[in-house]
Amino acid sequence: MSDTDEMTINLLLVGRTQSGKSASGNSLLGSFDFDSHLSPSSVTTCCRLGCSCRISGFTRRNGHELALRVHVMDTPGYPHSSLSKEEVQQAVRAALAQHFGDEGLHLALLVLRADLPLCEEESHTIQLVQELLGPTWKNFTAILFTHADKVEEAGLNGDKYLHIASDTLLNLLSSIQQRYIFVDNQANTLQEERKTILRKIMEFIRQNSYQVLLVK
Ligand SMILES: Nc1nc2c(ncn2[C@@H]2O[C@H](COP(=O)(O)OP(=O)(O)OP(=O)(O)O)[C@@H](O)[C@H]2O)c(=O)[nH]1
Repeated sequence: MSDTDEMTINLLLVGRTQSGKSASGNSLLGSFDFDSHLSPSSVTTCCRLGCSCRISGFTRRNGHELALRVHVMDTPGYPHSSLSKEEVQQAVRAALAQHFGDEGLHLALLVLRADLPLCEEESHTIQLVQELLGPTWKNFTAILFTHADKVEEAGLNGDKYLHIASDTLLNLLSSIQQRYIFVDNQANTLQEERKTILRKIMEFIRQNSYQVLLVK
């Protein structure tokens, strides 16, 4: 956080291939910076940083109104269709050091498809997050459930969805203090919806006392 009337938050997207990381990045930034499309193999092969415009009057701190700037790092999925775990890990570490090395990371968003059950693949992704972020990973991780439109089509809302969720998912949510957000990246995301998602993210960051993680 700087002394100016602006705050920048640094976010990292991680998730298995085709979970909707790039689409979520675009929703968060209100742009089409990241290449996002359906594919039988991994689309994203290297890390990319996207930066939002200044969002005025977004939040307040110490009685002052602050504008917000969002930095989002998109990453290759893991498990990936052509990169090994070491290659993905190395690429993400290097990108974190390059782009968030001085300011640190506010929050990693573990991107999970809400329309699919958790399986072996996600356990590998979670392992990767733990290894990347280190022992305090639980304080710096939130889940971004994509495909919220499919959940709605199935007649469920967030509460009903979690009521029938697996113990594995409930335990994961409990370990990260119930930090989760449902997003529908297919919707022509209205500015207001985008702000609702960003407000939730800001709340998670505030609850963590605006701490940042310096990834070595
Ligand atoms: N219905 C629906 N489709 C989505 C949503 N989010 C992403 N998708 C679709 O899922 C597919 C994969 O999305 P991407 O954003 O490319 O996913 P990714 O995780 O970046 O993919 P890789 O780079 O291959 O790892 C695309 O066809 C998206 O349009 C969502 O919330 N709802």
